[in-house]
Amino acid sequence: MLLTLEGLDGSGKTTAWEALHDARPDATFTHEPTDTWYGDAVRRSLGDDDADPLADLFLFTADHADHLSRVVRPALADGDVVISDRYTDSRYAYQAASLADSEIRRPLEYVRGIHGAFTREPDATIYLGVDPETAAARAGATDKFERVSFLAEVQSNYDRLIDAEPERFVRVDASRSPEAVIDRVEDVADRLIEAFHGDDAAVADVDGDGDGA
Ligand SMILES: Nc1ncnc2c1ncn2[C@@H]1O[C@H](COP(=O)(O)OP(=O)(O)OP(=O)(O)O)[C@@H](O)[C@H]1O
Ligand SMILES: Cc1cn([C@H]2C[C@H](O)[C@@H](COP(=O)(O)O)O2)c(=O)[nH]c1=O
Repeated sequence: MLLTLEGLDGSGKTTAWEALHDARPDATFTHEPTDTWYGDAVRRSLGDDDADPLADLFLFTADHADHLSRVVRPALADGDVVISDRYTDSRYAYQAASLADSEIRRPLEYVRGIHGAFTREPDATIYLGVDPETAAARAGATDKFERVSFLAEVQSNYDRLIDAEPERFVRVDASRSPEAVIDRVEDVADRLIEAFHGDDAAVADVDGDGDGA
C-alpha cells in the first residue's frame, strides 16, 4: 500500500511522518524531494528565484521517476506499506501554481498528464490542512514557494485534487497543536492501512470521525 502525506509548506507533514516511524516500524518511509543527486538538483532550483517553472517541473518529475523505480515500486512489490512525505500531488499542486502564468493553458491537467503514463498513484493520501498565512509563518518563508500568495494558489490546487478524488484523501486539521495533529494522523493512518488490508470496520469509518463515512 502506498500512503502519502501532503499539504502546504509548514503544515506539519514531516513532523507527522517522523512520528509515524515509531507507530509503523515495518513500513518503508520515504520522501520527495529525495536525498539523491536528482533531489539535490531540485533543491538547487528551489533556491533559484529565476528558475524556469517548466525546468522546475521536469527536475521534480525526474526525481519522482527515480524515486519510483528505485524505492517505491520495489517496496510495494515486496508487500510493504510505503509512507511518503510528499509525492505526486505536490507536483500537481505546486508546479501547476507556478505554471499558472505560462503558455500552458491548463497547468494542473498538463502536469497530471505528464505523470499519467508512468506513475503509480497513491492508494490513500492524508492532507494536512492549514491556511497559507500559518503555513508560510511556520515554514519561515525561506524560498520562492513559501509565500502566502503562492501558497494560496497551491491550496486551491490541492482543493481541486481533493474534490476530484474525495475517496483517496483524508483531511486532517493541521492548525491544532503538534500533539493533536500527530494523534489524528496516527489514527487515520491505522484506519487507512487496516481498510486497505480488508478490515470491514475500518472501511466503514476510514477517517475515524464516527460518522461511518
Ligand atoms: N501542529 C503544529 N503547530 C505548530 N507548529 C508546528 C506544527 N506542526 C509542525 N510545526 C512546526 O512547523 C515547522 C514546520 O513543520 P514541518 O517541517 O513538520 O512541516 P512540513 O509540512 O514538513 O513543511 P515543509 O513542507 O516546508 O518541509 C516546524 O518548526 C515544526 O516544529
Ligand atoms: C515534491 C515536491 C516539492 N515541491 C516543493 C514543496 C516545498 O516548497 C519544497 C520542498 O519540499 P519539503 O517538503 O519542504 O522538503 O518543494 C514542489 O514544488 N513540487 C514537488 O513535486
